[in-house]
Amino acid sequence: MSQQVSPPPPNKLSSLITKEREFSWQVAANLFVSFKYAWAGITYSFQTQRNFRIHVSFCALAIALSLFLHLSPVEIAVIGITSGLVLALELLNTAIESLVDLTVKQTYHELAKVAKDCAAGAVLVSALVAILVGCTLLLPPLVILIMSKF
Ligand SMILES: Nc1ncnc2c1ncn2[C@@H]1O[C@H](COP(=O)(O)OP(=O)(O)OP(=O)(O)O)[C@@H](O)[C@H]1O
Repeated sequence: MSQQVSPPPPNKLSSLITKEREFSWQVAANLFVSFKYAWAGITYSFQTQRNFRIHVSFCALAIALSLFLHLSPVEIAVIGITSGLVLALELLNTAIESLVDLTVKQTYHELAKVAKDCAAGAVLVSALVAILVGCTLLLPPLVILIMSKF
């Protein structure tokens, strides 16, 4: 049986909206500062996560190959979107890992395991899709190019 959850009264909702960042240690002052923090997150992942470095290398290779092989704009866009999805999920995986470690520290917790395993699973699913897309779009013209050289 589903439980009925009533929405908060309007005055409570407005106080939530105005105070939503009250627990933040610091709030980015402007868009440029926001980009700076986003870049800091990307460089942190690159420096600390081996899987992120591997994915960046494969995504760069796939995009470079798609340009080199003169794929259609739609095909290049599909490879770009797929690559972006893998990298974005890898960044979210790092964020979830950090949050879990911050919460439970070095203690074992079944829910910490679920959170980390599911985040890693999301990356794996996106990587498998990226391999499928890469093989479908890149392999045929690559094989034709290699065969033409012999
Ligand atoms: N606090 C914890 N409680 C329970 N299980 C944990 C905990 N920390 C890690 N684990 C288990 O160990 C696994 C590896 O943890 P880790 O923090 O290295 O994540 P990871 O996803 O393997 O990292 P990476 O993406 O860098 O390879 C997790 O997927 C989870 O199953």
